[in-house]
Amino acid sequence: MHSKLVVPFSGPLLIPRESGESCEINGYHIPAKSRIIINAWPIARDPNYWAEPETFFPERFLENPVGHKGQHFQFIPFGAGRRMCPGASIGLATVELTLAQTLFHFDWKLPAGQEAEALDMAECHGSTVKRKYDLQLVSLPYATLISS
Ligand code: HEM
Repeated sequence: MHSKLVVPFSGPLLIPRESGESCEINGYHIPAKSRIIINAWPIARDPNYWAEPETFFPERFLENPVGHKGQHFQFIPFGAGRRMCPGASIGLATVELTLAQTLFHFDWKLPAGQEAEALDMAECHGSTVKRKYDLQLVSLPYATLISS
């Protein structure tokens, strides 16, 4: 069975803020009451904070005090401060449960002739970030594997 796996995507931009007072950032004067839009996507890929930021290496979060709860500004997938996502816990639980169930019940393989190393991992940017090219997979229910 061929399946299209819809990988969770995230919004790159946080909810707009208004600057309470004027300030200067990198030589740019920001007047008070400016509308500020934080782009969290490049912050999470800033090589000043992350080693090999484009590499899929989830182990980077092991033994790392940086978390997703808005306390570390180099990683703010749920934003930070008073406008931080109130659905973060249920959002994470939903993603984890779905992924765990999907992996528990199915064995996933690439269609014949495709190599994992050759997958194009390009992203598509808009109001959300997602894969540019859909991931086509062959799913084998474990029940079928056991009975065959
Ligand atoms: C993995 C899933 C989710 C991600 C990555 C996510 C991410 C975000 C981000 C980045 C913001 C902007 C925070 C800021 O500007 O500081 C936000 C706001 C918000 N999120 Fe989520 N979210 C997720 C799931 C959910 C769920 C499940 C709900 C509701 C059940 C939810 C409800 C909201 C609401 C109401 C806001 C606006 C908060 C405000 O304006 O004060 N989110 N979310």
